Amino acid sequence: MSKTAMGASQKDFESAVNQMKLLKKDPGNEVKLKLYAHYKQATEGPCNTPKPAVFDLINKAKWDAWNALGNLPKETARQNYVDLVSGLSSSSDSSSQVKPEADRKQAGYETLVMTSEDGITKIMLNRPTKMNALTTQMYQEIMLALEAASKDDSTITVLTGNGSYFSSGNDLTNFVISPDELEERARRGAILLRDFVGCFIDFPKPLVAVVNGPAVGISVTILRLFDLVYASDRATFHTPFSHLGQTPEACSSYTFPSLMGPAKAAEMLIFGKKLTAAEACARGLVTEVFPDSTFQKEVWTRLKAYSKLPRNALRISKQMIRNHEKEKLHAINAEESRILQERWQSDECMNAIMNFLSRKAKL
Ligand SMILES: CCCCCCCCCCC/C=C/C(=O)SCCNC(=O)CCNC(=O)[C@H](O)C(C)(C)COP(=O)(O)OP(=O)(O)OC[C@H]1O[C@@H](n2cnc3c(N)ncnc32)[C@H](O)[C@@H]1OP(=O)(O)O
Repeated sequence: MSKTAMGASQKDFESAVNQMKLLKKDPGNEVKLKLYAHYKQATEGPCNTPKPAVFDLINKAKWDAWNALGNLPKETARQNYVDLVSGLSSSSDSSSQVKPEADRKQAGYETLVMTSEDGITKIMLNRPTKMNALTTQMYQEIMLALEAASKDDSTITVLTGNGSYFSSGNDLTNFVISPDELEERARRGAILLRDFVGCFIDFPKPLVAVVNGPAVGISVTILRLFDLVYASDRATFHTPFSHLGQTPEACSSYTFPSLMGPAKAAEMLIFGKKLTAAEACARGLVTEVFPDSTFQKEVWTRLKAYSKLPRNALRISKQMIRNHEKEKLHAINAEESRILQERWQSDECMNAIMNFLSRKAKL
């Protein structure tokens, strides 16, 4: 993990800024926008200027890039800037030496912010302007992040979202594919889904969801695989699978009925009833609800205290609670993924996605 508790110092940051001035090769517009956005975030914090007019293309692109960073902490932006510049410098230092993909990935995550501090590794979904909708890259990065967190020296791992949403679930543009690719993409999608959910089933340490805002689809169903779920009272819990011509995933076809009874589970998973945080808490899906105004403060104070408990005892107790049903969960996960593979190829599903993309329907 390149982002540590300490992060990059102000001196590292200034030196990266100077290094940029000496860079001989133009890194291209996309990288320049990323650098601009992280520089502004690191020095000024969240975007604080009015949105430029539509025809002011360059300034609008810069504004969009900065604004997309949402509430990313200054320290993280500083670290990301240093990582970006160091990636550029090393590639221009040794232009004949191409860094392997895996090496570059470790330099940082593009869709997540991962930090480790006070015995807590935090994985933050970081696409605030898209309500943290999960792209295929994001599923992959979350799996990598969970693997790293399972091996690091932290006690607790937290998943949360940047911005106003926890996550709006699967990014529906994952379905923007030509008809002749559909079968193969559905096959690969089912493997991705099965592996993704599998990482949560097997995660060995206490896993906490800090649900900072509304959650949709898989970001709701996955919650039953967490050990604690803390929610802001602004959060809602919505699983509109039938509206999308789809079916439940993340083992929810088994975990939800066993948690809240089949009648209440049906209301959510078949009929897409959206729950408030209080309702989700009453049904056992959420551990505790906090007022949004004090949510972050109260939750992190609590988690910091928990992270001081003996690490091995926490880990072993979690495994004792979870191991009974692990095998069953893997079998259910495989079956749900197989059924979804078929669903994704159905007209019902395709029509629902087209409706969303053409804005005929908002869920
Ligand atoms: C062959 C297929 C292979 C697939 C491989 C997949 C692998 C795993 C699949 C796991 C199965 C998971 C299932 C689910 O999670 S089902 C739930 C899916 N989610 C939704 O249906 C939510 C859709 N979004 C909405 O209804 C609204 O956006 C929302 C209510 C969340 C917010 O509304 P609001 O009006 O407040 O904001 P906007 O709609 O304007 O959103 C802002 C921008 O964000 C984009 N956005 C938000 N959510 C999504 C999303 N889920 N997918 C794609 N894009 C999303 C939205 O379009 C806006 O973008 P623009 O500003 O560019 O317009």
